[in-house]
Amino acid sequence: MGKLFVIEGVDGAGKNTLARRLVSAWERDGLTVVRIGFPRYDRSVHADLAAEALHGQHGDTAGSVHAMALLFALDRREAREEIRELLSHNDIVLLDRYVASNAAYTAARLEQSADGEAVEWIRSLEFERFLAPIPDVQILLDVPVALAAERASARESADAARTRDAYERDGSLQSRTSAAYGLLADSNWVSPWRIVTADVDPDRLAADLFNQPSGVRKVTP
Ligand SMILES: Nc1ncnc2c1ncn2[C@@H]1O[C@H](COP(=O)(O)OP(=O)(O)OP(=O)(O)O)[C@@H](O)[C@H]1O
Ligand SMILES: Cc1cn([C@H]2C[C@H](O)[C@@H](COP(=O)(O)O)O2)c(=O)[nH]c1=O
Repeated sequence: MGKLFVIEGVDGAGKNTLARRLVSAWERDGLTVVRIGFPRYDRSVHADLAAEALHGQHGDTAGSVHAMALLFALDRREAREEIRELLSHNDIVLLDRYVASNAAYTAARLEQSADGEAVEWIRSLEFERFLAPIPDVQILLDVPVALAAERASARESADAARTRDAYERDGSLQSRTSAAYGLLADSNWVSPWRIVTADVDPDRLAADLFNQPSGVRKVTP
């Protein structure tokens, strides 16, 4: 059975970049790795609807915190069997965003703490009801919110297809999301977390993660 790793962090933190570097390091060591990014744009109607809503379509959908969280959760529900199948045939499955994204952004939008009702709602919806596979390790890429925002802005200027969505344009939401992530990581929410900073060495992180023994996975708060 392969290991399930997740990278989390605010918009523009560098998750995608770190994910690519980790995959290269593991592949160099001869491991089989599959990477999936959530939301699964162009593969899941729920992911596409969520993106469209965050760019102003579908009436007041984006205004509903719970409707948005349900769209993201349904995308993952559709993917759960694929993830299990991939874990049975590969050494590592690496996810760029997963359930904790929903927990952190939902809590932040509702201005709740990470031990509040919203995070518990997401945990029970996604892990207990939708049976999303539980990660072996969740990695928080903890970069200053201002740096992440700068990167998201620069990316928008360089690539017309990457216009910032409603969450990315909301600096206060990004700050609250960063705080929520910090609390989720500190409490090892659902499974063990590892916090890394922008200057992390991807080769070393890749080796540490693969060699870390699988812990006991908990689904209770
Ligand atoms: N370590 C780094 N040093 C310099 N620039 C970086 C670094 N990591 C990422 N970037 C740049 O920052 C921008 C955002 O990075 P990336 O797309 O990896 O972030 P992300 O966390 O996946 O973003 P999002 O969640 O918004 O999709 C990109 O233009 C990327 O090239
Ligand atoms: C998976 C997921 C994402 N979000 C948020 C995080 C981002 O601001 C947007 C879109 O994601 P992207 O990485 O910028 O493409 O949606 C969320 O709130 N809940 C989730 O489960």
